[in-house]
Amino acid sequence: MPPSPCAPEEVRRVACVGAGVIGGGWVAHFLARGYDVTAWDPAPDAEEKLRRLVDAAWPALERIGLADGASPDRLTVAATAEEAVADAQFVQESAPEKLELKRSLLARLDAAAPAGVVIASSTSGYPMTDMQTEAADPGRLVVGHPFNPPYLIPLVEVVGGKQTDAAAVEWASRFYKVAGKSVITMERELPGFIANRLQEALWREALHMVANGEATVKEIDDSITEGPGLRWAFMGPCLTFALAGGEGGMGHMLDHFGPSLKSPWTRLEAPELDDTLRAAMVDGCDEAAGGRTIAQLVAERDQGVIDVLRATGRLPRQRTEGTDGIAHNSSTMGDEK
Ligand SMILES: NC(=O)C1=CN([C@@H]2O[C@H](COP(=O)(O)OP(=O)(O)OC[C@H]3O[C@@H](n4cnc5c(N)ncnc54)[C@H](O)[C@@H]3O)[C@@H](O)[C@H]2O)C=CC1
Ligand SMILES: C[N+](C)(C)CC(=O)CC(=O)[O-]
Repeated sequence: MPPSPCAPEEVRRVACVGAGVIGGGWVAHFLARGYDVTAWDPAPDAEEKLRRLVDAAWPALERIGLADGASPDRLTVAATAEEAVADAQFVQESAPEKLELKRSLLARLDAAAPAGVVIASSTSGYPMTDMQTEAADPGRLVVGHPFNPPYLIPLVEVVGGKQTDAAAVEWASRFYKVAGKSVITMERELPGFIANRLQEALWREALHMVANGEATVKEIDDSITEGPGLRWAFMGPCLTFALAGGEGGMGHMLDHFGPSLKSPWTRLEAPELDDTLRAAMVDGCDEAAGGRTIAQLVAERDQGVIDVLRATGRLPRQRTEGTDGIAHNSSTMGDEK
C-alpha cells in the first residue's frame, strides 16, 4: 500500500458507498463533523431516502453540537461508485452483508479510489481476510464496524485482515478518533469482533427463551432496560460484576458465583473457569478500575444509573414548583437524595 496521501487530521472529503441504515447514518455523522461527503447507492430511490435520513438525524446532531461549517448541503450524491470515490480521502463501505458482494465491491472501490486512501467496511462480522481476496491493493482495506445509529453511538471497532498493512489500521483508528468516534483497535480478527460477539451471546439466549416459551419478548427487553442495561450504559459487564463481589471484588465474585456458570441457565457452553481465566478476569478488572476503589466505583455506578434514569425520562430533569409551593416530580421512582 502506498502511504496515505494525507494525515487523518487533513481529511476533508469522505465517500460513503451504500447508503441504507448504516451508510446513511455514516453520511449524517461525517456531515455533522464538517466533512464534504459524496455518497453512492444503486437503489433507484436512494438519494431521496438518504436526504430524508440526514434531515431526520440533523436536529439530534444540532443538539449534540455540529462542527464549524457542518451542513447537509455538503452532501453530493454520485452516479457511480467510481465517481463517489474518485476524489475521496477516506472511503466507508456500507453495502449489504453478503460476502461475494463485499468482495467484488471492495475490489471495485480499490480500483477507483486514489492510491493509498484507506477503505473501511462497516461489515458486522465478516473478517477482512475473507473480503479482501479480489482487491489489487488489499493492504489498505480495513473493517470499521459501527453501531446503529453511527451518528450517535460512538464506538467503531477497527481491525485489518491478513493482507492489511498495519499502517492502514493505525491510520483508520486515528481518522475515526479525529472524526469524533470512540475506537477499539483490535490486534487480531475475531468473528463478530468484540461487541457483536457479546450481543450475539445475549441474543442467542433471548431467542432460546422465546422459542421455548420461557420468556416473552417484552420480558426479555424489560429485563435489560430495567436491569443490567442501566449499568452497561456507563460500566461494562466485567467491572459491574466485580462490584457484585463487594469489597472482595472480582476474585470473591468468581469464587462465590463462578460455579453457577455450570448450571443450566445458558444454552452456551461455559469456558473452564481455571486459575488462568480467574487471574485474567481479576487483573483485567483491576486494570479497568485504574486505581479507583470499590467504594469509588460504587458511587460512580450509582450516579451513572441516576443520570441514565433522568436522561431516559424515568426521573424528572428538574423539580417543578406546584401551586402549593412544593416541589413535585412525576416519576414513580422518586428523586435521588
Ligand atoms: N443495521 C445495523 O444495525 C448495522 C449494520 N452494519 C453493517 O452495515 C452494512 C450495511 O447494512 P445496513 O445499512 O443495515 O443495510 P441496508 O439494507 O439498510 O443498506 C444497504 C444499502 O446498500 C445498497 N446496496 C445494494 N447493493 C449495493 C452495492 N453493490 N454497492 C453499494 N451499495 C449497495 C442498498 O441499496 C442499501 O441502500 C452491512 O455490512 C451491515 O452488516 C453494521 C453495524 C450495524
Ligand atoms: C444487528 N447487527 C448485528 C447488524 C448489529 C450490529 O452490527 C451493531 C449494532 O448496531 O448493534
